[in-house]
Amino acid sequence: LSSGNCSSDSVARLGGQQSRAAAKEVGAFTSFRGWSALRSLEVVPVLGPLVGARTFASALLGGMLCGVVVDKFWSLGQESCGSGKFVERCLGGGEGGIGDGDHCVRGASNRIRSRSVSFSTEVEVATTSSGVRKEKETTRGIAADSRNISLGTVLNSPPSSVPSHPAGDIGFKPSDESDTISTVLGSSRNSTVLLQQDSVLNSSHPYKLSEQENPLRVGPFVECLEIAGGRTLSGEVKISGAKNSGLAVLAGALCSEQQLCLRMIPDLHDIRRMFQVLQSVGVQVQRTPSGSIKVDASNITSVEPCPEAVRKLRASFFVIGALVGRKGEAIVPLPGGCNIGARPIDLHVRGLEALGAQVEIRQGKVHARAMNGKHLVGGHFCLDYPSVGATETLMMAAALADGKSTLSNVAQEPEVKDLADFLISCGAIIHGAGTNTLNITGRRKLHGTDYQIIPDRIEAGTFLIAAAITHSTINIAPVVPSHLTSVTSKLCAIGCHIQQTSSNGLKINSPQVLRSIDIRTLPYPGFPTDLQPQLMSLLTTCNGQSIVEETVFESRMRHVEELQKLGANVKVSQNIAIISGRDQGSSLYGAPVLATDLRAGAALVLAGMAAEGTTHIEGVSHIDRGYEKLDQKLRLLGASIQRFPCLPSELTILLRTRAFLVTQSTK
Ligand SMILES: CC(=O)N[C@H]1[C@@H](OP(=O)(O)OP(=O)(O)OC[C@H]2O[C@@H](n3ccc(=O)[nH]c3=O)[C@H](O)[C@@H]2O)O[C@H](CO)[C@@H](O)[C@@H]1O
Ligand SMILES: C=C(OP(=O)(O)O)C(=O)O
Repeated sequence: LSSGNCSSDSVARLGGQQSRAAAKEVGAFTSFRGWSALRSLEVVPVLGPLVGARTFASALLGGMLCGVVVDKFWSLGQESCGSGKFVERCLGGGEGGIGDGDHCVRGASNRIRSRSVSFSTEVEVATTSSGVRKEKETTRGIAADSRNISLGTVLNSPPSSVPSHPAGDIGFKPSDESDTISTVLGSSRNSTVLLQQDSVLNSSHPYKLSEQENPLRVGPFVECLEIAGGRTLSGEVKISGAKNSGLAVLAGALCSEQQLCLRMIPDLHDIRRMFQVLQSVGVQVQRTPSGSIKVDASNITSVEPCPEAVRKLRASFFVIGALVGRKGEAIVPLPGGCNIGARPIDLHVRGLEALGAQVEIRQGKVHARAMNGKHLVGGHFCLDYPSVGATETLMMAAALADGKSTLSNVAQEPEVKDLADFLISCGAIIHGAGTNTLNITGRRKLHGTDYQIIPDRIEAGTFLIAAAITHSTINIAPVVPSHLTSVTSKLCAIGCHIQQTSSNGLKINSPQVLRSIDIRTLPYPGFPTDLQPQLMSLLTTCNGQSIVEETVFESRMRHVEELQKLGANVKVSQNIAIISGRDQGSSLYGAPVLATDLRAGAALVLAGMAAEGTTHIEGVSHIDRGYEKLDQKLRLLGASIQRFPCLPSELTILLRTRAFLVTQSTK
């Protein structure tokens, strides 16, 4: 209601036949677009594709008006359960669950604390020669004080507050105190009968839920994106600070003993997790109202960051270099990150050893200790591969080591240079940043700084591709145009027109017909692997056959299977994909798909915008790891993209299967 994410129309649809039919078709998805709004009242209502959306609306409205706080609640019942029984059971069960048909609902929330729920459904029935046809169905929630409030009214004036939850596991015993009264309200000249069905539930006996009554506990809801394809984009989009710079610089913050102010750090899941990593070793991190980040790592209290936080993202591992450099010791769990390959850490380990560390890997943790127990010492190390992460880890370690270090065959990515520039602004002595060799003279202490990171070239590239795939004209800023050369040159080869509008702005214009190209991902300045999935989505819409070769990560083709679900004609052999374009029978149409990792998710968003019809994307948390408000930014450009809560995929599959079985048995 207050999030503004949801129109009255979409909530109203929750109560209509439309959503019921749609729900039957696609399982859990379609009817629950109103949830984001309802969530703001802490009412996450009932899911029951087969119970009938009318019932949900009733339960919701009644619940809301009576101050019910329903959480984690869904059901799979049958129409025969009837609205009265349904609501009754909604209010009577345990926390979350799936019904078994007869007992259509096995649970409401522990938090439910309503005493009385009433709802009313008006049905207009048209009597025709071929029988009786339902014309219109209207549901109203009726508050305990008998206020009769329609869906529309509720939208415009939501209850001012929802009472706080009672302590403990209080529920309400299912009872047979519900009653349904049907009244014929009248009939009009064209034989339309208005039928009012009033159901009242009075459950007034709180009781403690037992485990038996609460048999199925399912995880929390996740978020989905719903994209209606075919819109063109226009306007300007603001590019956020680079995720991979932000993460590296936050790790680098551990090198400094004084106050730091970091600017343009994007607000992302990964960044927040990195805050947790730092906080777990005693660093104070705070986002100020202006958006800058204040970091104080003067007092490091532990050399072992929180394993749960570290395991969620790749960059968290990079703190090992700064920690061992600063404290002489670090114990860091093996990292997480996108599931795009084995992603070993051997180069980090060997590099640290070259700088005088003793490294052991035990029980999933990397234990690094300076040989003399206190400080690393300068050394020489040549990376077998220009790994971004290993370069960053070793740069931080060398910046604090005693003496001089030379790191060769290092990564030259702009984010690596950004980390070097940040460390230099803290007093580090680093030469060669942005080239393949770094010469670093270590210092025992680094001072504070005020530093702004670079704009995200991967986000910028994603928006350029978004414009290309929707045949649109947009402006993007701020960017560093030279960081995007490999991307813009490919987009121009495809047929787009790209113009530099200012020192930090680009304009892209994409014609209706685009042509195929071949790409190979490479370390910078080659084409970035982090844009490969997005570019592949675009290539499915170009004329001709394209070849994409992924050389950086060995398993970064998982998006292909999902693109195929959208109709893309892509064949994969190991790390090579052959994409047949539009003139070769590839045409995108909406379907439910799953984002398997961050950039795969972005690729599906782009494909969804070009597809005919509606695309539902699950796995949105991956996208949120690395894109700041992607859906919001695209919406501002004119895309039709909505976010709403849905069931986790396992449960959705269960529901769909169940829905299918029930449909079959009804037939
Ligand atoms: C947080 C962050 O900055 N992530 C980026 C970083 O990841 P990350 O730093 O993990 O990527 P790397 O450059 O290290 O990985 C590149 C290749 O090197 C291999 N490798 C890496 C380290 C090692 O010790 N041994 C080894 O064999 C990897 O398995 C991979 O095949 O660079 C990647 C390549 O541009 C990007 O896709 C990621 O978005
Ligand atoms: C692979 C990526 O991130 P990470 O290294 O954090 O998994 C990415 O940003 O595409």
